[in-house]
Amino acid sequence: MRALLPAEEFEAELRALAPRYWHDHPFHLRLHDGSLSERELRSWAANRWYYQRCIPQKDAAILANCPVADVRREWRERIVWHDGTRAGEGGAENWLRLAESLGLSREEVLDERHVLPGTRFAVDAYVTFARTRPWVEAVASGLTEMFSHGLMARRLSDMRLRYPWIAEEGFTYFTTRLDVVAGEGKSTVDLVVRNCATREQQEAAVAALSFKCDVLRSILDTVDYYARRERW
Ligand SMILES: O=C(O)c1cc(C(=O)O)c2c(n1)C(=O)C(=O)c1cc(C(=O)O)[nH]c1-2
Repeated sequence: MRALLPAEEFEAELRALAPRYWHDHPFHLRLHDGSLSERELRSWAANRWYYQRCIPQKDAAILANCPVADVRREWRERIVWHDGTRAGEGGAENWLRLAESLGLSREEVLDERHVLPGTRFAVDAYVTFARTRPWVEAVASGLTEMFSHGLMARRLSDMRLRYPWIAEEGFTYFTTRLDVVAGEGKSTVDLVVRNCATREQQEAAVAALSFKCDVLRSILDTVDYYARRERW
């Protein structure tokens, strides 16, 4: 049996996946430089909605598979953040407000008519991963949050600058999310490091994060492909 990697080396392997993140996807670069059309922005928001609305189900799958009460106590906060404590509050609601400020009606976002097959395929794979893999791997797959703070901060400032017609209220999702990821996933990294007891588990955690990078890139691949073909 191969030896367990020391914590710092394991963490370094996870962080080494940063170049696979979706920060430099061509669609994101166009989002940042202001060259997306209103229609492309709407397609992005409607497709991301499917990701946003499935995340609480992904987190509920992690809860269902995790036998450790301390972990569940911490993890359930994620579901509360997205769903809120009552209708009309929470991250999902704020995403809908972003979509509305881009010119989409709530109805056409909620009925998912704009969700592309590739988006559905990628996001469903993420939820299935969390349902079927050991909970530590599923937690590790969410570690893309380590890489998200800088991207989100840049997105917020570039969108305000390049698309000045978007009402400030539309950005509440990002302003509130930035606080959540301010710690750049440190506590989640620590949770994964503490709970991987073998080298095989460590490797599976790295593979899980790699898989998640593929999920995110696949969403943008499909949005970008159809946007360029002007299908919608
Ligand atoms: O806007 C982004 O670039 C971005 C990226 C990610 C991510 O890296 O997975 C998440 C989010 N946003 C996000 O808003 C969010 O709620 C979220 C939850 C998760 C997850 O895997 O549990 N990732 C992300």
